[in-house]
Amino acid sequence: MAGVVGRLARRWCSGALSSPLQVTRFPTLQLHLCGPAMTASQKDFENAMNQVKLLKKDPGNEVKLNLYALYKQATEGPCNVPKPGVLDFINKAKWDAWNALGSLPKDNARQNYVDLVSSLSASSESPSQVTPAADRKQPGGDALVVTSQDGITTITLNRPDKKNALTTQMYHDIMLALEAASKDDSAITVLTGNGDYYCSGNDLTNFTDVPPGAVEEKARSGAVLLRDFVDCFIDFPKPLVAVVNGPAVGISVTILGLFDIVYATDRATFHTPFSHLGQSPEGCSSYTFPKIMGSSKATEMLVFGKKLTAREACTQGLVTEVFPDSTFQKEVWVRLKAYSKLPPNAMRISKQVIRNREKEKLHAINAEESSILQERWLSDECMNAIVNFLSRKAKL
Ligand SMILES: CCCC/C=C/CC(=O)SCCNC(=O)CCNC(=O)[C@H](O)C(C)(C)COP(=O)(O)OP(=O)(O)OC[C@H]1O[C@@H](n2cnc3c(N)ncnc32)[C@H](O)[C@@H]1OP(=O)(O)O
Repeated sequence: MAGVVGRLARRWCSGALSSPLQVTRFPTLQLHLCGPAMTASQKDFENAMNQVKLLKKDPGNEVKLNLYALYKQATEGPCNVPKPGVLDFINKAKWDAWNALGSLPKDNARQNYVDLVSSLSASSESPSQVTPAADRKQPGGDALVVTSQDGITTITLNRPDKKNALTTQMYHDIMLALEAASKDDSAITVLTGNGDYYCSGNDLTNFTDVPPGAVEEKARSGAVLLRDFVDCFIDFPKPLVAVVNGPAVGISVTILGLFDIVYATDRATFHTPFSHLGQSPEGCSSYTFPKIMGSSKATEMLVFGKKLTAREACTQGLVTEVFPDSTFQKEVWVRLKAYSKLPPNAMRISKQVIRNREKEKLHAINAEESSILQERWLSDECMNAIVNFLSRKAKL
C-alpha cells in the first residue's frame, strides 16, 4: 500500500494523474538547471518532471501539492475545473493549491516549477552526480528510469526485486525511451539494470491472467509486441551499449547481438533456456548468435540452454569486455564518458555503415522468429514450464 501511495504521490508532482501520457513519454533528463532570471524552456520543464521521479527523499505533501499546482498552471493556465466536494479530500487539496495560484502566467509557473525541483534536487542529491550504478534503488520503484548526462542517455531496468523481469508495460516504455534517445542530443545510449541482476528476461506472469478463449489473442499480441520491440533495436541509429551489471536471461541476452558494445561484470552470466521453457530463440539470435560465435556454440546456448560465464561470453564474441565486479561501474562509465565526447554524427554514420546492410535481413528474421514463438506460446511444453515456474517447482 505504501508503495502505491508513493507512486501516486510522484504522479501528483508531474500532474500525471490528470494526464497519464506524461508518465510514459520518458523525455530525457538533461541536467542543466536554470537560474531564476531565465525563463524555463519546455525542455527544462520536462527535465524537471523527470528529476522529481529521481528525488531520494519524499518532499512532503505540501511541496507535492505545490508542484502539482505549478504543473497544472504551467500546462493548463488558471484553475478551470469545478471545485471537488468537501469529502473528496485529495482532489480538493489539489484544487485548492491550483486555484491559489490565481492568474499566474504559464511561463512564470513553469519557471517556478523548475526552480522548486532544482532546490529539491540540491537538498536531496543532485542527479547530475548520480551514476546509474547497479546498487542504486530508485525510490518507489518506477520500472524504467531514463537519465541523460555527459552525452549518454541511460535506460535503467528498475525492478530489482523481480530481477528486472520485463513486463508488457516495460517493453512499451523501452520502445518509447529508445525512440526519444534516437532523437535527443546524446551521443551514446546505454541499457543497464538496477540491482544484482541485469535482467531475468520476459516476465513469466505476462502469460497469466489470460481469460479463457483469449489465449490465441494473447499469443498474437505478444508476437506483435516482440516484433515491434526487437525492430526498435535493429533500427536504433546511435551506438547502443549494454552495461551488463549481473546475470542476464532470455530476451535480455538474445538482443545483445543487436548492440554495438556489451560490457559485463565478471559476475554476469548469459542464459537462454528456451528449450527448458518450451520456447524458441528470438531477438534475431537465430541469426546473430551463429554469426558471432559459430553455429555449434550458438546451438549449445540456444538449443541446449548452456549458461555462459561472462568470460566465456567474451571469448565467444558476445561480450566486448569483462570487468572485475568491484570496479565495473567506475571503469565502464569512465570509458563511456570518453567515447561520448567523440563527434556524434561521425559515430552515428559509422554505426550505420557497419549495420545498415544487415537491416532488411534482420527485420525478416525477427518477423519469422516472432511468428514461430507465437505458436510455441500455445504449446503444452511452454504452458507447463510457466506453470512450473509460477508454482515454484522449477527455476533456471
Ligand atoms: C512479449 C515478448 C516476449 C519475449 C520472450 C522472451 C523469452 C524469455 O525471456 S525466456 C526467459 C524467461 N525468464 C525466466 O525463465 C527466468 C525465470 N526466473 C528464474 O528462473 C529465477 O527467478 C532466477 C534464476 C532469474 C533468479 O533466481 P533467484 O533464486 O535468485 O531469485 P527468485 O527468488 O527466483 O526471484 C526473485 C523474484 O523475482 C521473480 N522473478 C524472477 N524472474 C522472473 C521472471 N522472468 N518473470 C517473473 N518473475 C520473475 C521471482 O518470481 C521472485 O518473485 P517473488 O519474490 O515475488 O517470489
